[in-house]
Amino acid sequence: MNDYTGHHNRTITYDAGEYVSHPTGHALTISTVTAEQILDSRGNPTVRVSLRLDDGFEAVASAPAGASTGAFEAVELRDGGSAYGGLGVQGAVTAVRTEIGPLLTHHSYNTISDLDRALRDLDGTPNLARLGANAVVAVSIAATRAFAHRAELPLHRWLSLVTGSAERMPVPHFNVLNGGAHAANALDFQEFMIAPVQAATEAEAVQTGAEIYHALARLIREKYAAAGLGDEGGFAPPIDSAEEALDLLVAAITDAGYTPGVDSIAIAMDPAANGFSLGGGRYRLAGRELARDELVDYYENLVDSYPIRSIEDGFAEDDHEGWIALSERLADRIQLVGDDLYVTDAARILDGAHEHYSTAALIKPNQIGTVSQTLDAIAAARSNGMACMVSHRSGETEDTFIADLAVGTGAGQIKSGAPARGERVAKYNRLTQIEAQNPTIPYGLA
Ligand SMILES: C=C(OP(=O)(O)O)C(=O)O
Ligand SMILES: [Mg+2]
Repeated sequence: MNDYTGHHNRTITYDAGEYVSHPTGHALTISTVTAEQILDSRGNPTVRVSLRLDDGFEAVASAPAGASTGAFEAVELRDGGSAYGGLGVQGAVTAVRTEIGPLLTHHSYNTISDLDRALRDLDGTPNLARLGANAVVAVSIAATRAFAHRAELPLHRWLSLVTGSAERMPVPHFNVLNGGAHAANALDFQEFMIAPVQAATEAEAVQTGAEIYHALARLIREKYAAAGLGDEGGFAPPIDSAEEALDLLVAAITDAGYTPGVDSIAIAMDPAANGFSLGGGRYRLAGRELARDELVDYYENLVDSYPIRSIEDGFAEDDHEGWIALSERLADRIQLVGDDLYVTDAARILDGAHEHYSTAALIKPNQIGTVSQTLDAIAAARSNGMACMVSHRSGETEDTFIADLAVGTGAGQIKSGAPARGERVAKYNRLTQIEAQNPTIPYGLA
């Protein structure tokens, strides 16, 4: 049982897991911890960690990085003190080598919760600011891989076992049009995604996503002289309205021979409203200032006109009134997902469930900093009837942990960017590999 004091200062109790993989435990003995600075998909430095076990197994993981980060996220350690901007992570690497390494090699751990608690205690701050959430999340993910190895299970199966979840192949949400903080165009909304909810298998969903992506490429080439790419591999044509983006998606879905629809090829959006919030419940979209109710009306209009199944961060992280107004209007029609609102924090998700902010939570391990707290966030959402969508960050590496996380926890939904670019397709390719090796795991929304 864990106690959380939410930001309304109400203490909520709920069952958080200890995530034990075996009745007698699979104690983890780590003999060597190494770390180095590598580059992420934006060409920014990030942390890669390697844990060598006493049997010679090497568990490796690397940290992703957000661009449109929430104010309540665990914070990265960046040399020079900047949270983002291409600065080095030698401080975080040094923290792994000189502090986390000695801690992990001098103790053995029975559960990932034990190990994660030790990491948090060593850090000593509420948001992992001292050692860096980038250092800590890489260690925690590598340690999870090590526990799965010790239990002689594939990572997704181990995650399913320790969380008591039925495995599921998640519906991929391919972010094919980029705006906001992820692109140089004038589009206010950050992400426009296509989701093949009707596919029979993950492999079919991935192929469908790729076909629509190529159809969209052809359309954009015909229509615009030039179109860049956004950080997540989606196109960034010179458009400035959500309607233009949605029209392009519907045309691409149709051109590829599919049917746009919430039960076939659905659309999902992440407006990432922090990016166009003026504060105080006011927003600026395409040069026009909108009050809360006008923004709710605008979203409702889009939902009336396009096959949208999900809207993430429709309001800013601190605009609880906006979230409640949006939920009152649309929660029974579409999924409303909290990302910056919850930052993968079980306590915030519980607040959201009580206050009816949203119907789903986005799940990003590096927002909270450890795997066991990520699993707690999923448990908090689920035990309150909220859905979960597992997510990458806009800055990624070839690490595929989130694919196993989505399958093992049975989340039913994942977003990992466009079906193109190595760091994005690494996750989709891991999903199709898991499916090929485990053809009985069902595909689809949870
Ligand atoms: C993936 C996202 O972007 P970032 O990683 O930049 O926060 C998001 O906002 O959902
Ligand atoms: Mg988001």
